[in-house]
Amino acid sequence: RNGHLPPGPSGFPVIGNALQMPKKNEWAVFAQLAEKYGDVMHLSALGSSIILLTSRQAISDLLEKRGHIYSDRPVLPMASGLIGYSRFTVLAPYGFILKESRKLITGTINARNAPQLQRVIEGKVLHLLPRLLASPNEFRPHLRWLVASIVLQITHGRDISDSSDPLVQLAELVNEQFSATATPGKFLVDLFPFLRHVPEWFPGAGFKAFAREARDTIDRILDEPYQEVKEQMLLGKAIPSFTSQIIENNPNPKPEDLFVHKMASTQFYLAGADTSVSALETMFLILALYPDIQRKGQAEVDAALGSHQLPKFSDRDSLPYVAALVKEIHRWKPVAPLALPHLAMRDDTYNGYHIPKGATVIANSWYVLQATQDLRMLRICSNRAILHDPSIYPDPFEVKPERYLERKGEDANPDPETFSFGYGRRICPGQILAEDTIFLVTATVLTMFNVANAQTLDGHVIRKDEDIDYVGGTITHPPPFTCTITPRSATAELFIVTSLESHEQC
Ligand code: HEM
Repeated sequence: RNGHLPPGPSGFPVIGNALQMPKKNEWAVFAQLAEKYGDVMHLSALGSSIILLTSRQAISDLLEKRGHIYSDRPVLPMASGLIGYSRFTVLAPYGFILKESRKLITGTINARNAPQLQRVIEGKVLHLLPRLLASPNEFRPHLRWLVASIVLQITHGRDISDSSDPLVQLAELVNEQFSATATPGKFLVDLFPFLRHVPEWFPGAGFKAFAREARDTIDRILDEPYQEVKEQMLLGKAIPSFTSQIIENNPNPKPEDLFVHKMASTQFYLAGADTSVSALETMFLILALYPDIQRKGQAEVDAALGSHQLPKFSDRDSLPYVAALVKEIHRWKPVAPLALPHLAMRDDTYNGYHIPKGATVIANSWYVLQATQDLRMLRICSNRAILHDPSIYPDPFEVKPERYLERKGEDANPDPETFSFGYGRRICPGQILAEDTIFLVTATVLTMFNVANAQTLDGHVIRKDEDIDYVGGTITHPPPFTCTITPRSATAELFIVTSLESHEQC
């Protein structure tokens, strides 16, 4: 091989660094390690190499410029193998399923189709308003409903009245089972893959029963919604959708194509729902914690729209502050701080270091979004990096939409959406849909509501200067919190009620 492995903390024989892997705030712990070992770091776990990338340069050089090498996904014994999630785009190896499903998804989510998708978003956001008005404490379930109803309208032409819809329930079950498998250390078979050969009745082999149940759920989500659309089409009642379009274009697909068609149509929800909800929760948290930002956003929508109007996508150019706030949502608390792991498909050499074939390659997006290019400037105190580099994101722990409006120089405050949606050939194919949804919800909430008083469920008032530990593994969420959401005026309240009525009459 050419060169040495990149530097990294020394581990134990055989198990390597497996026991040193952080269980929470991995992105901050990895950033701390990078201060010592540099922006290309090596860890190992049970004989497998893990390469951690902690700078814009290294991420771009490897995951983007050398995408032909770094576009595979690691195989997780439980998730990919026993359950079969590797048949879904997100975990698919670099090959047929990945390419075909991405082609189908980006055939729908693209700039040309944006106006059509935006009409769906505008219609659904209108229905969010009375829900927030009637039961503001339920804002988190309302956000779940909103995202589900946008996505399933697009993919299956399905009008979701509430989250008890059987398809939403089924998709949520898939997501729940998937998250359980993504929890490090939850299943021993991930550490000792030979356990996959143990029979289900064997004591301690409960993971096998879990895998069987998860496989059944996958079979159901692949089949049931697809068949329903097909039946609706036969009855002439189908609402045009991603799935109906695929069926129309391919009435007699080959089995391998049929699988990809069914899978791609579920992938929007499975990859897009929890992620979009997380970003929207962060939006509410920011509005509650930063009244001055809320006021500036409200002043902008009021000036652009006048009273008695709801924002539309056609207003985007006149709402630069709101657009900048959306960027801060992605930067301040990225939904996927470590993106998703990529895998090196062959041996490579970078900056004199050897990167072995089969190494899992992790990009620390959190670090890039929070930090400076100069690793020596990173100081971590209790999981909180205190950084200061005026050329990148000054005051990185502060929410400051202005940073994008007052950009000085190419390198200052780069668009965080370049990092928060992942990299290279695995970059998120749902980005346009996600960004549009978050933009319109943010602008609409600013137009109609005041948000304040964020509290954890045990009544602790959240302050903007405290560490807010996000929860979850790959996809993170703010800790469950409440906030007050009240109409900005009696006129706004009346407007919400009447605008929905008049929309429904149209
Ligand atoms: C705020 C919302 C979202 C965020 C922050 C987000 C972020 C990400 C990230 C970081 C990745 C991993 C990229 C990589 O491996 O480098 C990803 C992958 C993916 N996302 Fe999103 N996403 C969001 C919404 C959506 C939506 C609405 C869809 C709907 C189609 C979607 C579909 C996917 C799919 C299918 C993949 C797997 C791509 C692959 O493995 O090639 N995402 N997303």
